[in-house]
Amino acid sequence: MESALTARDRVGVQDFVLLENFTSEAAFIDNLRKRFKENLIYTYIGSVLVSVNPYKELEIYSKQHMERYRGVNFYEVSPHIYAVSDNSYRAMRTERKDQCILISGESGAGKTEASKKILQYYAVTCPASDKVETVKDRLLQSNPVLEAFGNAKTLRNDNSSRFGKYMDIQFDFKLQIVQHNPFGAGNGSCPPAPVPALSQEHADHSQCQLRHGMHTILAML
Ligand SMILES: Nc1ncnc2c1ncn2[C@@H]1O[C@H](COP(=O)(O)OP(=O)(O)OP(=O)(O)O)[C@@H](O)[C@H]1O
Repeated sequence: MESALTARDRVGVQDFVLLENFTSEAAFIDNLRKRFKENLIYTYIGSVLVSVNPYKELEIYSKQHMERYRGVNFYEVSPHIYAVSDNSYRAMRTERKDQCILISGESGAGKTEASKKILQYYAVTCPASDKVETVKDRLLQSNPVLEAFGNAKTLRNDNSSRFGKYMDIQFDFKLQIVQHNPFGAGNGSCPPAPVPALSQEHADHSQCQLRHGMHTILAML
């Protein structure tokens, strides 16, 4: 069942529930550290994914990696944000129920990057018609706009989100993406957190990103 796992994937334990000394914080950190040294930034606690920010580009987000996780059981492959994404998609399909992925962590932990990886995974792996391709493009291109106006450079993170983020992806009966609401706007379930009046830090950040953002706005029109 675990044939897709290589020896490297097995550094430490890939699920903290398998940790012998599971009540020890030191053992928990030690396992994270061992795996991190091998660039294994993901570890499970059951169905929860623990992620450590590598602060460098890792070769683990290619289309080939996405294919590796598509339709595959959670524990057959090494822990990954794609496994969580795929599992939610399949749960939606089989249980016919809305699914929710909650991402939490301190500033700079990698929440925004993780949410982008999830969107990219759905954009690449979900079935699509021409119309759906347009929605997928919008799904990926809305981020720079949001970040230009809602992010700012802080001591902890050069690209820190200064607002709560709620993303709502809707699928049709063919399980194709039909709509993406970055703030959950329109369904009334989670109104966007108010963004404070534009401060100098926001203004500087917005100017830096505006050129890219304008390009995106134009592409979305
Ligand atoms: N998986 C990853 N691979 C490579 N770099 C990453 C990854 N996740 C995060 N980073 C790096 O860490 C930086 C901070 O991550 P991110 O903006 O996602 O944090 P955050 O948790 O959303 O922070 P905040 O709460 O301040 O908005 C990113 O700009 C990127 O450089």
